[in-house]
Amino acid sequence: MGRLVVIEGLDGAGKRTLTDALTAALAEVGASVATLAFPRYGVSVHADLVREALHGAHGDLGDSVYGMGLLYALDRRGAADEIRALRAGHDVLLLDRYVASNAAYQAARLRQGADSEVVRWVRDLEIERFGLPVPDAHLLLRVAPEVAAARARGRAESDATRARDAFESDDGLQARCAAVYDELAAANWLSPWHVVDGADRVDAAALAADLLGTRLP
Ligand SMILES: Nc1ncnc2c1ncn2[C@@H]1O[C@H](COP(=O)(O)OP(=O)(O)OP(=O)(O)O)[C@@H](O)[C@H]1O
Ligand SMILES: Cc1cn([C@H]2C[C@H](O)[C@@H](COP(=O)(O)O)O2)c(=O)[nH]c1=O
Repeated sequence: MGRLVVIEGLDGAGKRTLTDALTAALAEVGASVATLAFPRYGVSVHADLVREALHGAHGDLGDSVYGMGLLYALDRRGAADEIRALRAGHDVLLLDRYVASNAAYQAARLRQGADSEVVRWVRDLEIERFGLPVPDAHLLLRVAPEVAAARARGRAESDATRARDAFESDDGLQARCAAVYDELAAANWLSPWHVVDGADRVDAAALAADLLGTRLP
């Protein structure tokens, strides 16, 4: 069974960019790699409802922290068999966001920390009740919230399909979310966390070597 590795971080941190670079670097050294990104827009009705709510549709759905948290969780529940199959068939399965995104964002929305009722709710729902696979490791792509926001703004300006949503344009939420991510990483929530400095270009080849070797948990 391959390693299940999750990349987490703020909106605009560069998770997709790192996922692509790490996939190429792992393939370069002969590892078989599969990737999935959550939410699974265009694949899962729950993910599409999330996107629509983040852009103002569905009345007050977007205001409901637990309602939104449940939709993200149901998207992942629908992917559980695929995650297990991809993990079984590859050396590494890279996930761009996973259960920890739900913990970080919903806690930040409620102005709570990593040791909070909503974080326990996410774990109970997704891991205990839905039976989602527990990751082997998390990579927290850590960038200052202002840097992530500038990257997200730049992307929105150059790509009309990536207009910023309600979470991305809420600077206070992003700052609180960064703090919760730091706490989740410090607590090694669900599995070991490794903090990657995303301020500059990440050395994906070195990270791939770490992942395949013994230096990362
Ligand atoms: N290390 C970097 N330095 C400068 N710009 C970067 C870096 N990594 C990514 N970017 C740019 O920042 C923007 C956001 O990157 P990306 O889409 O990878 O972020 P993301 O974390 O996946 O975002 P989201 O969670 O909102 O989907 C893109 O325009 C990308 O080209
Ligand atoms: C998977 C997941 C995501 N979120 C948040 C994080 C982002 O602000 C939005 C959309 O994600 P994207 O990467 O920008 O497409 O949703 C969340 O709160 N809970 C989750 O489980």
